[in-house]
Amino acid sequence: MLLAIDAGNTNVVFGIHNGEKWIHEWRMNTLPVKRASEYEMFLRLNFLENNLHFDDISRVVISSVVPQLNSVLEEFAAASIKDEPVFLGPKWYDKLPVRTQNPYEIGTDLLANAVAAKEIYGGDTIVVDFGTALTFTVVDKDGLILGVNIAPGLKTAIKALVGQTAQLPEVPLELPESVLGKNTIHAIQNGVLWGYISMVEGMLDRIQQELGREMKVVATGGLSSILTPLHKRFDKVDRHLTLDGLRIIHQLMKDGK
Ligand SMILES: Nc1ncnc2c1ncn2[C@@H]1O[C@H](COP(=O)(O)OP(=O)(O)O)[C@@H](O)[C@H]1O
Ligand SMILES: CC(C)(COP(=O)(O)O)[C@@H](O)C(=O)NCCC(=O)O
Ligand SMILES: [K+]
Repeated sequence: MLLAIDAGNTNVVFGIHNGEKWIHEWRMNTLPVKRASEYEMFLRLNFLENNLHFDDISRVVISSVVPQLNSVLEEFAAASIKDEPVFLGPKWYDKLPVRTQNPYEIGTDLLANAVAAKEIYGGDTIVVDFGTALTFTVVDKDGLILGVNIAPGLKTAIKALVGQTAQLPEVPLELPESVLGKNTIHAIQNGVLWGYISMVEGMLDRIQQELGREMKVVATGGLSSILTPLHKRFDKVDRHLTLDGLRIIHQLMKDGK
């Protein structure tokens, strides 16, 4: 079985793949930064509950976009799992089925998204990842990453708004019926949620206009299901896209391709 770890700015996701499908997905808050033993404890408990053993894990792949976690995750993997992990970083990039113009900048989660977009969806795809950041990763049919866009994620935008104002409250991520806000909560929900719907629609149009062709659109990330009016613009909402990218990368690395 494969353990894939996707460390994002909000969640560290642990996925277990049995060769056919993802059989478990567990999330732990990224912050406060944990010790290696806390990751081990967390996984041990989840393994125990599901009748799994660390010995069942024969392969490990890790992506982290939070540098403070890197050494801790490495330490955890070395102590708990037999296999030498593939820790995604520039040294692996020339073996990947995607090419990036800026290997030392692009987040490894975006790279994993691009690999999954190329290998699962055949490229010519825009991946929209609704995480801490809202990102658009554009990959063509040959695996060239044509560009990336990064905006504040939905919750990040609301937090910034609430944090910088005296009177605005945190609001649930629910879309009001009318786009005309009649109270403060609806006003914020409309401004952020309908605003983000328009941003995503506009970005998708603009990207495709500049490319002069239609692209497939695949959504992923923790908040990919919130903006339901966007779903008609998505060919797929694929919650496992980043994990699948990591799984494919591990397979390619170990096959020596
Ligand atoms: N399974 C889930 N259901 C609902 N919301 C989720 C789920 N997973 C994550 N979220 C929310 O989505 C947001 C982004 O999460 P995630 O995509 O894991 O971010 P990151 O990759 O930046 O760590 C978080 O604020 C989190 O609260
Ligand atoms: C853009 C990101 C913050 C997204 O992180 P996430 O929302 O998944 O936590 C991350 O991929 C990152 O830090 N990237 C480095 C800059 C770049 O991708 O160009
Ligand atoms: K992510």
